[in-house]
Amino acid sequence: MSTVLKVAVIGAAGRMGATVCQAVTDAADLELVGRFDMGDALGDLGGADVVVEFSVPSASLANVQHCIAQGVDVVVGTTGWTPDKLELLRESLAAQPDTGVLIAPNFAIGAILMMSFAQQAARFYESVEVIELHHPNKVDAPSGTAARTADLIGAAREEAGLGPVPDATTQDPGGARGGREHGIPVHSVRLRGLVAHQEVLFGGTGEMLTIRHDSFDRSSFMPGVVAGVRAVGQHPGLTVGLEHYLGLT
Ligand SMILES: NC(=O)C1=CN([C@@H]2O[C@H](COP(=O)(O)OP(=O)(O)OC[C@H]3O[C@@H](n4cnc5c(N)ncnc54)[C@H](OP(=O)(O)O)[C@@H]3O)[C@@H](O)[C@H]2O)C=CC1
Ligand SMILES: O=C(O)C1=N[C@H](C(=O)O)C[C@H](O)C1
Repeated sequence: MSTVLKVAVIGAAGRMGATVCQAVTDAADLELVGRFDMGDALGDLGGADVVVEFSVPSASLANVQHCIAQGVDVVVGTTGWTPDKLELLRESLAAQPDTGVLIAPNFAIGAILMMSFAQQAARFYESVEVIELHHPNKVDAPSGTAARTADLIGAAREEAGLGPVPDATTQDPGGARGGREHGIPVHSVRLRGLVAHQEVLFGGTGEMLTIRHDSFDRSSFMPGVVAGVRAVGQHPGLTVGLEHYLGLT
């Protein structure tokens, strides 16, 4: 007999939350048992086995901690996870050792591969810059994907003994050179018409490598979200990145 997983969505009225509600409804092995949004009491989470959380960076930690306290596994797409916040989650999970939390900065398979390819390429190039491009309603910059990409590249460069990226800039009063994540320059573009896009530019002597991913529609994230929902129960504790469920690490 096949088991049906009961799923609740937090941030259900948002762009991602509404798309996830539809994806769960469309999956024969999943049942949508709760939709929660801003101002709703989470209570017993509608009796869910798994919660999907796509809200805002300022609210996500408390929402996920509520789920952990109930012993309910959580798949988190919300961005803005600092090392401090992740540590608080680990502490909450220590009291619920059978509960699983997956935080994925990006659920699109191409974006996961882009990050993995960038991590592989990092040690071969002296120069690297990340450009992320998103819809203008996005509240955070840089994107969670760009921050994670820069972290992976930065760590790979350190491991390979590479120094800082070369940059002779001495005057930049308007911040035209962008921000820095893990020492890697990151540029954030917000443009009407876009959904979610990223380029990683690598430069070496006489050559350049560009790795680009485009999400043209939020449906691109749904296979990854649904895969996360199905698998999170088998992965107690905190996992950052869907690649760990996909055999890519
Ligand atoms: N990991 C991935 O693959 C992806 C991640 N994201 C991330 O997901 C998050 C959501 O993105 P998106 O759907 O575009 O944003 P939206 O603003 O469209 O949706 C967020 C929803 O969360 C609601 N909300 C706000 N506060 C709370 C709260 N305390 N509890 C419950 N719900 C709350 C908002 O309500 P209200 O509008 O009333 O404030 C809104 O309905 C972002 O962090 C984004 O970066 C996005 C796409 C893919
Ligand atoms: O807000 C978005 O839209 C997205 N957010 C995530 C991020 O910040 O990386 C994932 C994707 O880029 C879409």
